Amino acid sequence: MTSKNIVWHDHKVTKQDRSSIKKQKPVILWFTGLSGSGKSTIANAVETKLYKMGKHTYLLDGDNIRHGLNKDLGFSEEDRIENIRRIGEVAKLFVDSGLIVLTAFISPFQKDRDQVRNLVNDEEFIEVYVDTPLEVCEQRDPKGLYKKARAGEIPDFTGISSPYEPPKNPEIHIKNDEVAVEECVEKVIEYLKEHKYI
Ligand SMILES: Nc1ncnc2c1ncn2[C@@H]1O[C@H](COP(=O)(O)OS(=O)(=O)O)[C@@H](OP(=O)(O)O)[C@H]1O
Ligand SMILES: Nc1ncnc2c1ncn2[C@@H]1O[C@H](COP(=O)(O)OP(=O)(O)O)[C@@H](O)[C@H]1O
Repeated sequence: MTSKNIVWHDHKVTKQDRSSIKKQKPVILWFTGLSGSGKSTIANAVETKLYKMGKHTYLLDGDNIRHGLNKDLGFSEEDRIENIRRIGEVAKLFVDSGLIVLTAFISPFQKDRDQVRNLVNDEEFIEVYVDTPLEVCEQRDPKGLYKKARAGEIPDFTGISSPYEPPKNPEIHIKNDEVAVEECVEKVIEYLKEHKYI
C-alpha cells in the first residue's frame, strides 16, 4: 500500500557532492547467475581491486542480506520478488551516497532486474551476467545444495525446480566456467574504466 501525507525532502548535500568528494561515479554492479555460478567470488575480487585503487564501495551479498534485512523471506516466487525489490531500494540509497555498489543475488527474473534498473539513472545500473552452465554449478556445489535439491530436500531450487531467466542484454557477460577469476575481474574493471566510472 502506498503511504499518504508524506513529502520528499531534498537535502543540502547532493549525490553529486558526495560522489565528487570520492572522485568516482556511483553505480550498481548487479551480478546475476545461478547458485554456484561465481557471483560472490567475482564481486568480492572486484571490490578488493576497487578498494586497492582507493575507491569507495559496498558489497551486498545474498546469504548475508537474508540473515538480516530479508530474514523474513524464503524462496517462493513472491518472496524472491520482494527480496530483489528491497535490495534494489537499498542499492539505490547507496548510489545516492556516492558509492560503487556491488550486488550478488541470483535475481532469477528479468522483470525484477529491470525494475531495479529503472529505479536509478540509465548509467547507474550495470547488469553483469555470470554465465556458468548448470552442470558446472552442480559439479562445484560448494554448499551441497544441488545434491539436496536433487534429493527433493530443498523445494523451489533455482535451475532445478525454480526458473532462471538469463539476462537479455547484459552490459557485461562473463563466461565463468571458461576463464580464471582474475580475467573476469579485469573485464569488469576495464568496463568501469572505459565508461569513466573510475
Ligand atoms: N531454493 C533455493 N534456491 C536458490 N538458492 C537457495 C535456495 N535455498 C537456499 N538458497 C541459498 O540462497 C542463496 C540465494 O539467495 P538470493 O537472495 O540470491 O536468491 S534470489 O535472488 O532471491 O533468487 C544461494 O546462494 P548462492 O549460492 O550464493 O547464490 C543459496 O545458497
Ligand atoms: N572462474 C572460476 N573457475 C573455477 N571455479 C570458480 C570460478 N569462479 C568461482 N568458482 C568457484 O565456484 C564456487 C561457487 O562460487 P560462488 O562465488 O560462491 O558462487 P555464487 O555466489 O554465484 O553462488 C566456489 O567454490 C568458487 O571458488
